[in-house]
Amino acid sequence: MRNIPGIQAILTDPAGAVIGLDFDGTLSPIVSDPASAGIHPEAPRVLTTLGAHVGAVAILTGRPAATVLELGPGLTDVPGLVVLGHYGFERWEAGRISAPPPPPGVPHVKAELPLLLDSLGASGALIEDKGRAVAVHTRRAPDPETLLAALREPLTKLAEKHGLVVEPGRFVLELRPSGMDKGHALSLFLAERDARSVMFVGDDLGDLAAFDAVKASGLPGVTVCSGSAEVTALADRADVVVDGPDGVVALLGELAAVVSRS
Ligand SMILES: O=P(O)(O)OC[C@H]1O[C@H](O[C@H]2O[C@H](CO)[C@@H](O)[C@H](O)[C@H]2O)[C@H](O)[C@@H](O)[C@@H]1O
Repeated sequence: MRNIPGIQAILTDPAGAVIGLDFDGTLSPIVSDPASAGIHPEAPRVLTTLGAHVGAVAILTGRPAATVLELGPGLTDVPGLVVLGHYGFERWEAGRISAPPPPPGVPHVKAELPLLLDSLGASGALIEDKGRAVAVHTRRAPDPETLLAALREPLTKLAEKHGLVVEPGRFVLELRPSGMDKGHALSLFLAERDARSVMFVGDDLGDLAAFDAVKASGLPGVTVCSGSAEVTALADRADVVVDGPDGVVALLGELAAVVSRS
């Protein structure tokens, strides 16, 4: 196992470790159509081994929990897996989903969005209806960065009008309810599990809050960035940077091999 600061606590006491993982860009390679994403083929096997030996494996994602399970066949076999969807508003565990009532602003945003995008000439934008939130993607537009920048202000106004906030990500602006983020979700989960160590792996801006939560927990821990050319903010803050989902799965595989021998 490579020598990473903070990992020793996980290796010597795996039963006390929480392994937190983002989904898109971390366990699932980035593709241009969100509906066509899929988990890295080796990830379910590696996570199944890890799940049998660590305190908990949790996926913290901006996706609905059910979508992650659809895009990640085999995940339901991971022992004790918890999926915290919608940035932690939603929880899947042992086949059951729990969530608060849907935010009232979302249906209004869904209704107004097509006309707004039309009026802005944003025909290259893709609307992703996530049930409790709506994401607007620009990855498939001819100039994704320019369109993303042009949409930020009007989408922020639309979100505010309906009591929502804008969550920026990799060529995406998501209109979602406030009051939860991956940092808060991870902190609650660490407390619930009496964690004695923690690893969090992410790739995008929404994962920065989870990095902060690792540091704020005071636990021995490791923050891992699934590196990409698209987002650099995480790499600057991570204890270790690996090469995208291939690198994540390789690192988790090393960890799984060591803890399964102990
Ligand atoms: O918290 P995550 O699990 O990382 O989810 C964040 C968003 O991921 C998805 O969008 C991203 O991945 C797409 C598929 O590879 C890609 O096309 C898009 O450009 C990325 O932003 C997902 O569609 C969003 O709903 C999630 O919030």
